[in-house]
Amino acid sequence: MRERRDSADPRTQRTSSSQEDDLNHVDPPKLLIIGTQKGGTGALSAFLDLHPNFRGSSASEPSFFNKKYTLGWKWYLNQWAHTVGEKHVINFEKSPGYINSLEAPARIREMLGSDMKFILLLRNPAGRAYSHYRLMTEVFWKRVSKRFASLAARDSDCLQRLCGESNFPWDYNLDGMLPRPSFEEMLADVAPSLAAKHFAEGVSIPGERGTPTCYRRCLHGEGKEWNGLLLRGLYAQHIRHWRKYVDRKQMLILKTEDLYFDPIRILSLIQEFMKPQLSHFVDYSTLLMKTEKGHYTIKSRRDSTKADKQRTAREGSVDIVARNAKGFGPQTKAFLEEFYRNSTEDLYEILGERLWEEGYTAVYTSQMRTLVNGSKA
Ligand SMILES: Nc1ncnc2c1ncn2[C@@H]1O[C@H](COP(=O)(O)OS(=O)(=O)O)[C@@H](OP(=O)(O)O)[C@H]1O
Repeated sequence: MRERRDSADPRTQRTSSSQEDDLNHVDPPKLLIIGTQKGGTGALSAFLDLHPNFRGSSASEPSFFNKKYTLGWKWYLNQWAHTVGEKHVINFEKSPGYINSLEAPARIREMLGSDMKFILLLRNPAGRAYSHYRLMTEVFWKRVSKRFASLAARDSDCLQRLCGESNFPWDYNLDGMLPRPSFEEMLADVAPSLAAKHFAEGVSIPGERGTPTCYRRCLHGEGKEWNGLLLRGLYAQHIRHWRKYVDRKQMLILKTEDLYFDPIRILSLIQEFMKPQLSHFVDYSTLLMKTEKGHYTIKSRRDSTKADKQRTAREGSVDIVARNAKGFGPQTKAFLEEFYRNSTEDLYEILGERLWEEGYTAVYTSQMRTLVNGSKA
């Protein structure tokens, strides 16, 4: 079991010549977990960490090919400096933003070559969007508020342009937190006409009162149109873009809900997918146990670093099904269904089956088998 190290920024570090030598012996990753954000990528990477052949990166999400490219190749390789000298290991990383990055697939192909393997976890897009909303408004809201405050303090004209609102500033106290938008307001910001159709009352529709646009632009910046709360769930569009650079047999597409309820079989599929490069085949039933809620958690960890403990606690304390069910009402559900209808049909075209039709039962899709067996062109 390897030891996880904290991520280090190479710009603030001197690289000694022995470190340089070490980097020459680092194997680049052979497996990338490319998404989707809020799709259970953290749990999957924690499960792979238990396997004797897999070695994760130092940073929990390097996000090199989409966000940190300018840090350079050495910074990226340094993510696996701890694996130097180890035999039969497959370096991997998870960066859930890769799937919706326009640049990442071309960069990956150029820098990592054409024999890479990719895992894509897809979660019901409505549940994904809601989980993403909670991440933004609970975990990151302080950060967003601070960013907003510093922008406002520096240049209110610029902020006004950025937010694109003639009525800015609205009721906002520079010392405080931004008022949190509701889930529906965030959705309305992305698709105002659809929102006007579904949300009869109580939701601020951009163009009328307009404040949610500020939130979105402050969260994501301009010009990152694939990054939004709803747009990340347009899986078909993202997969089609990736397939310009990556052969379908290189990409294992799995369902988040299957990982949640039946990780032992999913991890077998992943091992099949990586088979030629593995020296061990692990029976995950010895490592994972079922919780009262029906999902699985890690029995025990031999190396319990602080980060690992925090992550295990997170994984053990959630219930994605309950959260999805109680997160939003029928109007919102109707909005989301309409928003994702075309994309879901397109995904069906690509995969040959509907991933979420059967609800949350843990059924393996023929698409997964096909990809693993490589029997379909
Ligand atoms: N074992 C397992 N299988 C599938 N899904 C799981 C599992 N464990 C956790 N989760 C749920 O995954 C959600 C977090 O996903 P990510 O780890 O990809 O998040 S992140 O993008 O790295 O922030 C997060 O969803 P929400 O709870 O709805 O926010 C977790 O509950």
